[in-house]
Amino acid sequence: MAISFYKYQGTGNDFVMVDNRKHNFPAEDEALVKSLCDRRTGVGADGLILLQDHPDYDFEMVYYNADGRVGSMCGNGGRCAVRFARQLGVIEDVACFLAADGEHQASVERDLIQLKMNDVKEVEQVGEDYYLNTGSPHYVRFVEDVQALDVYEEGRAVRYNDRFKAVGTNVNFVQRLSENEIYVRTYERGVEDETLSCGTGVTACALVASLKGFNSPVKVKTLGGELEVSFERTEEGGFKHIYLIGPAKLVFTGSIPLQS
Ligand SMILES: N[C@H](CCC[C@H](N)C(=O)O)C(=O)O
Repeated sequence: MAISFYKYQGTGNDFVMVDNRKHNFPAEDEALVKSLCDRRTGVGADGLILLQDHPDYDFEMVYYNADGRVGSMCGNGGRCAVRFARQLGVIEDVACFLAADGEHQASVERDLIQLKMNDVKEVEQVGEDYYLNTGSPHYVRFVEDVQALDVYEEGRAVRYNDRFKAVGTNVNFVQRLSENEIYVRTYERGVEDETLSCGTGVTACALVASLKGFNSPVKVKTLGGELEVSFERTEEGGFKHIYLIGPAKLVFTGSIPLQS
């Protein structure tokens, strides 16, 4: 037996996408998901996404980290899932879909996908750093020179500290580039390495930038390309009407032989 897959990427965060509307993908097989994401012995990806039918939504996105475990929300993956749904003919230019953190609306405009993220109620300050959940948990630290940083080492120091070692966290390092632009590098939980970009991380960093005086929209550079985040602040210290805007592209398609 074989399963068709599609490889997508959004600002360099890459995903194996599978049309699982017929429920023929053995998603409970953690080792299979992990091996497909392996960059030497598999397709190679930061995560795997199943697109499934849902009675109340255009589709459901089920996200797995590269380690094979079912994950939380993925912002770059969400944009890729919208592009994939459009290619499959599941949607046209707008979508309302379900992900791990609930409902998301999205629209497609040429190369760009605008993805609505869930409201953020609070941002915790941790010393000079910040911790918030934008669908996935994100630790945010502003630094002077993000290019010079060893993101792997510094990221792991936070990821495996006493607070986070059991549940994990993504760790973002941010440099201010100008009054409306930041540069973000992210150590991703579940990949356990730096990725080229992380959508929920970029969103988290833009919201923290707002606390530091930035206005919406915030432009964000990553190793894998550029994104934009727009938002409104709430009177209670949170954020609403949060949109992550950026590209999502099909890279190639293929077929996976499955041992029966
Ligand atoms: N790459 C994703 C984040 C995946 C979240 C995952 N790494 C975790 O929190 O376990 C993004 O674009 O938002």
